[in-house]
Amino acid sequence: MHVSVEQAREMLSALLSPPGHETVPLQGALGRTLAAPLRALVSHPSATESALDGIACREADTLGATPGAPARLRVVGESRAGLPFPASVGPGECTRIYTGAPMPAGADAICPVEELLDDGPEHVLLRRPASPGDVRREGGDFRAGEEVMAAGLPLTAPRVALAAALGHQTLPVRRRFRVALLSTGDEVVEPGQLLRPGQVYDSNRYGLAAMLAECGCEVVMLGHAPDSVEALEEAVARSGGADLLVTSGGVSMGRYDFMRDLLIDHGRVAFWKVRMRPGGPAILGGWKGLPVIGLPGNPVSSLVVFHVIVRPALTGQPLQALTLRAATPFRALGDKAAFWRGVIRGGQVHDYGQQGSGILRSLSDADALVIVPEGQPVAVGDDVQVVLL
Ligand SMILES: Nc1nc2c(c(=O)[nH]1)N[C@H]1C(S)=C(S)[C@@H](COP(=O)(O)OP(=O)(O)OC[C@H]3O[C@@H](n4cnc5c(N)ncnc54)[C@H](O)[C@@H]3O)O[C@H]1N2
Ligand code: MOO
Repeated sequence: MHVSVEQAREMLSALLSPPGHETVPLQGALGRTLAAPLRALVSHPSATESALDGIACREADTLGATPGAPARLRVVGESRAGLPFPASVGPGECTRIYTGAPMPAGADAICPVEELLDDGPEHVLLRRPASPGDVRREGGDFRAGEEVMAAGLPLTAPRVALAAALGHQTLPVRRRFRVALLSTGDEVVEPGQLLRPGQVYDSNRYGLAAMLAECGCEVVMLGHAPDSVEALEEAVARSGGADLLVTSGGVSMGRYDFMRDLLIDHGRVAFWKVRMRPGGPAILGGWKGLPVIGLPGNPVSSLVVFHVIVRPALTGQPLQALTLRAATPFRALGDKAAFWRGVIRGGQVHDYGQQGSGILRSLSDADALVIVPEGQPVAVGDDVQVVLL
């Protein structure tokens, strides 16, 4: 029943039904996942155009121009964005042109206004040759019909902009997962209420809700349930229609760890315990057809398991690890992977120090989780894999 982090992720993905598709307007697309490839409906730029404000001319007429011996050209008109020059530029001629305006026929180079010695109404003097490099070619960004965005891409702000530039008004996206969220434990109290000794504010539910929102999920807040199988059954029964139930607390070895009992005695279990720390006691299973992942109650543990197992399964995006140099040693555990909190300074990663699963501020202060594989301690100067928080 003790699975690796990778197995846990795969088993959770396998329990989730494929989300299906829907269409959303561009404005509602941020954070969603593209469900089908997107082709360009137009080319961008839609015509060969100028990258600068200046004059458009034939490069050959300006070769050898210097401040002492400027090139002199006759101005025959102008080309503006949306209002192209209707005729052709001949030898010794130029048009005024503005950024994004189509290149007139006959012209192949641009000289920016800053390089004009004289900018008269009928003639201009160029202190240097005009440059073909300041011309943006038609389709230089993308061409009509080209497949530009792949299915499965998370829609970041630049990608929403790109989809709009491709000409799409609405986008096919994966349906959001509907995730019910429940925290458990007699000692768990809503923030804002009086806290008696031994009680703790419910940080997990709010942290997990925020993480679910980051994953683009629709969150069904089930609130908090006390430690009894009956209370849990009653709360879980309210998660109707959810794709997944995420709980925190009650999954370890204690007498009052009823989430564990609910799944083991009344539901079914896919795994109980992952070879990782923090977060080892996590449990995955089902209750009356509803997939359930029970995260440990310890505040750091619940959020770390979410980050490395639940998030990749819900978003379909693999865990993005990068390689950094270790500035301090990181200890290994014999039989499980460790995800130690690290601070990144000067391109290197340092041990945060306090690695207890109850030290929630460590997770807030840290920049990354440093992955230390089972039995492979990290020495100063070693390359390590880190996952940004
Ligand atoms: N004998 C053993 N004891 C424990 C083991 C073990 O293997 N043998 N595993 C430890 C590990 S590792 C973890 S992680 C915890 C997980 O325990 P539970 O999931 O059963 O969590 P609880 O006992 O319910 O709570 C643990 C801790 O977290 C606090 N908590 C719970 N819910 C919240 C919440 N919503 N917001 C903030 N804090 C919360 C709770 O008060 C406890 O302090 O078990 C170890 N024990
Ligand atoms: O996983 Mo527990 O998370 O080590 O405290």
